[in-house]
Amino acid sequence: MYPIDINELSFAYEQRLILNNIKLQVHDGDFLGIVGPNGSGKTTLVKLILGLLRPMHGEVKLYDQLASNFAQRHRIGYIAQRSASINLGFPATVQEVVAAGLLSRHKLFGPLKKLDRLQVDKTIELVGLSSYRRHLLGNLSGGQQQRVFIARALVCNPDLLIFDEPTVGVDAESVDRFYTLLEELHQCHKKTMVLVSHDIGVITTKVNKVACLNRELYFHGDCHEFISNQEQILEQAYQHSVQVLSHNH
Ligand SMILES: Nc1ncnc2c1ncn2[C@@H]1O[C@H](COP(=O)(O)OP(=O)(O)OP(=O)(O)O)[C@@H](O)[C@H]1O
Repeated sequence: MYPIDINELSFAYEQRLILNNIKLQVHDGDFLGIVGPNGSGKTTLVKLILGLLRPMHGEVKLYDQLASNFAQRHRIGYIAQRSASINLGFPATVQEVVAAGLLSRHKLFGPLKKLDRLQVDKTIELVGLSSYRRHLLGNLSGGQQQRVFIARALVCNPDLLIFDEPTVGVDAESVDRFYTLLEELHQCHKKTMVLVSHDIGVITTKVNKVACLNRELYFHGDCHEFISNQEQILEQAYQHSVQVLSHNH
């Protein structure tokens, strides 16, 4: 049983084919980076994995259940681009935003039980924001806000975390802290993780598996194999030669 099992998946918006015959398995403990040019279907693939869209052909399974009927939502944590995430004028504290991740599990409102409160505080500590517990979300920096959203996704202790361009709009220093947190979640907390990013130079220093997408899957395999062949893979996938910027992360 795989956390994510995609077979013969095709998807079109109206008549436009966006994903063609994708086959991809994510194993327990993988940290998979999905790369591809603008408009290559990365977010569409994430929406299919989350069961928000239905395949035109083929299937997407999460832990052996069809993604569109997946009943154990608490096992999946999803973190989107920061700018798309929330109305920052909403007067909620860090604690309240993180606790909202538990409410969606319990489907109840009202004061948190003591155990839940402890879990909320423990998760806030994990993302390094203990001293900001009672601060309003809108008063935090972009990088801190993004860590709050990670805590909200983590508070149910999900097995699988999916990040879609999580560092867009986040300042450079926070991006470093953010990637350190991701590595910790993968290595110490043994989460299975999927990270969609434009930034091939950074992603290949963090993940252990890479998928290169542009409507079709041009590569899926170990990161070191991708790095050894990346010029050729990217030339095919991007249909022209691209220069990959290297980073010192
Ligand atoms: N709701 C929609 N209706 C019609 N077309 C859409 C819709 N959402 C996305 N598209 C189109 O589908 C294609 C793939 O979009 P998608 O957002 O999946 O790509 P992406 O690889 O995530 O892009 P980016 O890296 O720019 O975020 C794009 O051409 C986009 O314009």
